[in-house]
Amino acid sequence: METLVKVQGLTKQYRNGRGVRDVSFEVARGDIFGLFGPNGAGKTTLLKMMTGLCRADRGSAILFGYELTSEFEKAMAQVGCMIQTADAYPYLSALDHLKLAARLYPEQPKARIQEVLDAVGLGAYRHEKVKGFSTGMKQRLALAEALLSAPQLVILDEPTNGLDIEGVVEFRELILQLAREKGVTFVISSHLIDEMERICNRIGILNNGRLISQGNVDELLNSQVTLEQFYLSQIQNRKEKTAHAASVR
Ligand SMILES: Nc1ncnc2c1ncn2[C@@H]1O[C@H](COP(=O)(O)OP(=O)(O)OP(=O)(O)O)[C@@H](O)[C@H]1O
Repeated sequence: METLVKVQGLTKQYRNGRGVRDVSFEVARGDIFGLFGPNGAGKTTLLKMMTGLCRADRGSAILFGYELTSEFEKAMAQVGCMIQTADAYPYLSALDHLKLAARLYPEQPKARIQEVLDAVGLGAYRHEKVKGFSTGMKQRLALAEALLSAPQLVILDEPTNGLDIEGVVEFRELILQLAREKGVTFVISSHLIDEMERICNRIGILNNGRLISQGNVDELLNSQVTLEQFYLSQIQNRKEKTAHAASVR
């Protein structure tokens, strides 16, 4: 299977000492790769380093065979992302937002805008101003922007944040549909482990800035264990190892 993402030893330490340390993983074409971790685990920092939104202290991200920092445009040519989306312009309509964003992709046909609006379920609301949108509709608009360039790889940071149950279910269906019907590969971060279990085929677990476990969801679990139980057992293991290391020092 073709490797679309190769993250090697990515490290970023903020001045306060927190951040992400020595994270490595790979994502193959067709994967829905979930980066799971509690608040502050380092998910956003990692995704920002993978998309050039912040500079790594060490390590590299290779997308579609191109090293991100030295061949940025080639590496990002087929990537769409939604990372800590800034608030949309309240007085612009959904359509106008996408028209603005579409100026970055002159190679895309005009019809692409309506296509992505329909794909995210905003077709009927295209002329409405964003100030009247719910959180879920704003998330959908951000996803529509990420999809504008018809990317093969889509990177989403906490896409279901702030959504109600229906919104979460609809978003999940949308992602699964894009993966199934358009062959889109996803990297998705979330702190909602049940959601990750439902949607992802592969998962990496971040804790305190480190990737403590990764693999196929099916392989990480056996029939009795949920991903939540697996995560808690991993955390317990780490605590025991740390306590043991401290006691023999
Ligand atoms: N600009 C910054 N300056 C200093 N520390 C930061 C900065 N950004 C993030 N951090 C710290 O780095 C760690 C990782 O943060 P990050 O936002 O990447 O985590 P996260 O897993 O995305 O968290 P959340 O789920 O809460 O969004 C946290 O401890 C956070 O406080």
